[in-house]
Amino acid sequence: MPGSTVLKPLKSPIPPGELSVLEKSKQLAAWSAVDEHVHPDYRVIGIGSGSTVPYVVERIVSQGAEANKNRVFIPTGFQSKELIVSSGLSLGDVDQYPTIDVTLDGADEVDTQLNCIKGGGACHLREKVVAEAAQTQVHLFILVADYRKNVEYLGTNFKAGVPIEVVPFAYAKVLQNLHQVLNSPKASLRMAVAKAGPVVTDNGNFVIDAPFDLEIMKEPYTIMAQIKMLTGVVEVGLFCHMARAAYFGNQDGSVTVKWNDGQVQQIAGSNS
Ligand SMILES: O=C[C@H](O)[C@H](O)[C@H](O)COP(=O)(O)O
Repeated sequence: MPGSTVLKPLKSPIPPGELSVLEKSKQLAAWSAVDEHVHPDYRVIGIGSGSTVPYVVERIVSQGAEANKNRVFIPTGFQSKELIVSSGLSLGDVDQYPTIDVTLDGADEVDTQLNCIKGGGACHLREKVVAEAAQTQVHLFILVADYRKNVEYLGTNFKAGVPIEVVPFAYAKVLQNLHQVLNSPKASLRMAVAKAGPVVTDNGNFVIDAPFDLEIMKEPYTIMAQIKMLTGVVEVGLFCHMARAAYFGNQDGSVTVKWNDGQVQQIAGSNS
């Protein structure tokens, strides 16, 4: 296995006892998903992006040095790469490991059919590749999130729109098509906060956020395919029919699990 094999305990993102209800719900979702889906014999594990993922890594590290010594972890961007390395886990890349045992990732919103919006952190291109790599055998792409992301229809709470990664020289043309052809008049280039100019992804591209009416978002695969057909679009932050299960931590300490066959479970969250 490539990369570092020196294992050391990962510091919890926030000291125990000081987690807010929201952070606790993320931790519950992440820990429950790891306990259920990161089996001892799994060797190649995809680590997604977002605010719930540090708790995924925290729980994986707690499985111990022996469990992790022959594993390799595949990041979806800068954040997860840093998490993997700082946790003393072995780093790989999806071009070395195109078949992944299980990928756990966050989401901006997840509907009843496990379609989701991703890319609020501009990571969705790599996230989709790493998710697909975990689909080759038993479809083990698992979502983890807090209760705010559990919705019936995409776009209910997450109003920023569908994240779309575009090659920089094509952004104006893609924006024009979104405004005039695909009925997203408020689509806009995502601007950086602590930098003048646009957000630049880990792949050197720009991101457009395109809000759509609820009626359009009720058919996410259709709008995803239409956006993807626009020349200059690299990837769309709509993941349709990809996840096997989604874990949502709730405010009361329970976890809601939605499965891709339509089943919904309420379980007690893993908390020790
Ligand atoms: O690009 C970022 C990813 O898709 C994240 O998984 C998603 O934005 C959720 O992030 P957070 O948990 O920070 O809201």
